Amino acid sequence: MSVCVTLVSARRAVAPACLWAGWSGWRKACAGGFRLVPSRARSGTRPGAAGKLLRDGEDRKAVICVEGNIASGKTTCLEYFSKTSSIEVLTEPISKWRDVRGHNPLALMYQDPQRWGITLQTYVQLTMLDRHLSAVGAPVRMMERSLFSAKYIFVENLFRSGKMPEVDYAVLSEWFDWITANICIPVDLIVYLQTSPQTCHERLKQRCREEEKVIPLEYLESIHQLYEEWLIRRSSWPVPAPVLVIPADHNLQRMLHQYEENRAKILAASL
Ligand SMILES: Nc1ncnc2c1ncn2[C@@H]1O[C@H](COP(=O)(O)OP(=O)(O)O)[C@@H](O)[C@H]1O
Ligand SMILES: O=c1ccn([C@H]2C[C@H](O)[C@@H](COP(=O)(O)O)O2)c(=O)[nH]1
Repeated sequence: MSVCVTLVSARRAVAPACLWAGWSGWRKACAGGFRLVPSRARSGTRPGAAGKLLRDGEDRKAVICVEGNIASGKTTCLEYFSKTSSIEVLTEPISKWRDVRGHNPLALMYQDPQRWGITLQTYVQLTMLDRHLSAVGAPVRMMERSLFSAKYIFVENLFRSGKMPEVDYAVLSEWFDWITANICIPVDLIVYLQTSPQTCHERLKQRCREEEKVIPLEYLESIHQLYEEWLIRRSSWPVPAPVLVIPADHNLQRMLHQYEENRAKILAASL
């Protein structure tokens, strides 16, 4: 059961008590899903986890985030590793971004980023947090992107390109800072599929997702620059885990070969 469901059902069951008991009551109500790591904890806990909310039992699971530009091949990579029994893959919740109670914030954002960028990115932040906190059965969790790239790449791109008002950026940043200060979001390895923006543009056209038909090459170039600044030059934002760079401009057969070659390095994240 995902933690989101746990929280909803816990709140439903004890809503009146929680309302009166405030934060500590809410924490107790959610004790089945979360545990609070004592701030004194030194061993057996992840670095930086002390004092933060941590999904029950998830601290022992390895977390690998597959990062890369739009249409760089992340889903294809996850599909390949989904056949490994020790790995459970979690794709981006894009179906939610295309349909939240009958609305399509992804399409709205591409139509009018100034107006709808905050709407999409607020929902991306929530759904990515849910992905990070959801329980998995396998010892290794392989995720498509992360809460971090949503903020450091996509929110940042909207803001830097002048398509997100400063107040929207400030509100999203406050949310992000609160989440990362209070909730443990462990990442053990980032697999960066490094492509040229041109390759992504070709693959994007081939995939032909309706909402993305308006994406010009320049947009992919901006996203590429932000990824390179973050994961290669390390000049923008903190990198939450070691980075394994896989050149990803090659054809599918060669990519699958590379994934196999890197299997041991990827699975080493769980040791
Ligand atoms: N190595 C590759 N060579 C050519 N096409 C690819 C390759 N990897 C993926 N594709 C195709 O490119 C498109 C985008 O791939 P996808 O895995 O969905 O990327 P992402 O999840 O990063 O957006 C899909 O149509 C997919 O079939
Ligand atoms: O924070 C985000 C994350 C993703 N998006 C957009 C970019 C693409 O149009 C889709 C994700 O597709 P991929 O093919 O998996 O890259 O969602 C965004 O706008 N903001």
